[in-house]
Amino acid sequence: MQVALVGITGYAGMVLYQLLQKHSGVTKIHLYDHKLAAPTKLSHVVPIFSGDHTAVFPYDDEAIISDNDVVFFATSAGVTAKVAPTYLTAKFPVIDLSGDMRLDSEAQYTEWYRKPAAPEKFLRQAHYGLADFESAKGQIYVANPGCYATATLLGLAPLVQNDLIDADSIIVDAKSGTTGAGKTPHAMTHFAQVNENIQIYKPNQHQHIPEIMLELQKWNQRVPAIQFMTTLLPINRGIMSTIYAKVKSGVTSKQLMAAYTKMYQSKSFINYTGDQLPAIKQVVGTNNCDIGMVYNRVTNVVTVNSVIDNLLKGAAGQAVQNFNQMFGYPETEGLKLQPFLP
Ligand SMILES: NC(=O)C1=CN([C@@H]2O[C@H](COP(=O)(O)OP(=O)(O)OC[C@H]3O[C@@H](n4cnc5c(N)ncnc54)[C@H](OP(=O)(O)O)[C@@H]3O)[C@@H](O)[C@H]2O)C=CC1
Ligand SMILES: CC(=O)N[C@@H](CCC(=O)OP(=O)(O)O)C(=O)O
Repeated sequence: MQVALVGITGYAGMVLYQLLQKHSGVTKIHLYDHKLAAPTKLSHVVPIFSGDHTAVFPYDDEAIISDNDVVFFATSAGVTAKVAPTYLTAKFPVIDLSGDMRLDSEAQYTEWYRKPAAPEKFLRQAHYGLADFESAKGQIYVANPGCYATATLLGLAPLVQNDLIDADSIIVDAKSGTTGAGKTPHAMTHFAQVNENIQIYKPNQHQHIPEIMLELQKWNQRVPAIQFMTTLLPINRGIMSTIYAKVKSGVTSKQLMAAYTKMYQSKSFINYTGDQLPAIKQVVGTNNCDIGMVYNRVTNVVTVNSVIDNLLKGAAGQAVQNFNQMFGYPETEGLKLQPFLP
């Protein structure tokens, strides 16, 4: 297949390019960038790819549609809100790593992203691609989930889908490495501010809250809201979402464990680690989500710890999982990855 990639200069786009180069179904990758006026060598556009002289083309949606079978957008918020209607109208397959098409209401997108939204009729045509639960087979436009949303939803699914917790008691303490913020540095992500520091940001205002709520309420209408906090860690890659909830009266720890084992035993990228709460390092470099769970009999609180690599399972890896589902490739094609060691 011939694939287009927009956003090669960004962190998620770079990682996606590396994955697509090793995918057996991808015969050609066409790269596009919005700042170029003429085709330019990748080694000039992104010096980290110093030996790669592949051409990067100026962004052009007509060329993308005529020369490719699918396009990946690894672009900043606000980009696909403008161009998604073109691709949806042409029924041209898109996998969108940004948050622009994840929500289904214009007002909600504008409220949380503070940018103009795509028209609602197009928002409603996009598929929310939480790949371990919602197959992208037959979809035209896949909105790849947010990184925090992925770790949090995968951690909560067994509890919420099986109605094992008090629906109004969910508290999420989520932490991310700095690559989650993209390549453009700002005051909060400056080395001197991040190094040897831990900072809470966007308290109660994180843009992933509404997409998490949409999915949770699809699974269990009783969930009214979640308490969701985000913290920046002094590491490059990785997300840890630590989730607390009150266990429903009568539910035993055996039932909690059984729910995780049953839901995740057949999922290639999710490892339930029991009461061994996972560390970020065991998933960085992979498309895996490792999830551990402990129950406190004294407080009646279940604690779930869910870890992913934000650039893989939280972005490029899940995008390839969606690509595999859309086009009928084996689930793990292009994604047999090992954690970075040591
Ligand atoms: N980083 C992460 O862990 C995750 C990121 N995401 C989402 O994926 C997307 C990419 O993230 P990330 O790689 O971190 O972001 P970066 O900021 O690192 O890269 C953004 C990319 O978008 C391109 N871009 C910016 N404006 C435009 C435009 N008007 N038209 C076309 N391209 C444009 C940039 O090109 P240029 O450099 O030429 O301006 C760059 O290639 C974002 O929407 C992000 O929210 C989702 C999950 C996780
Ligand atoms: C560390 C850090 O800043 N992370 C980003 C996550 C980016 C992301 O996934 O945002 P989208 O919803 O636009 O895809 C943040 O918290 O905003």
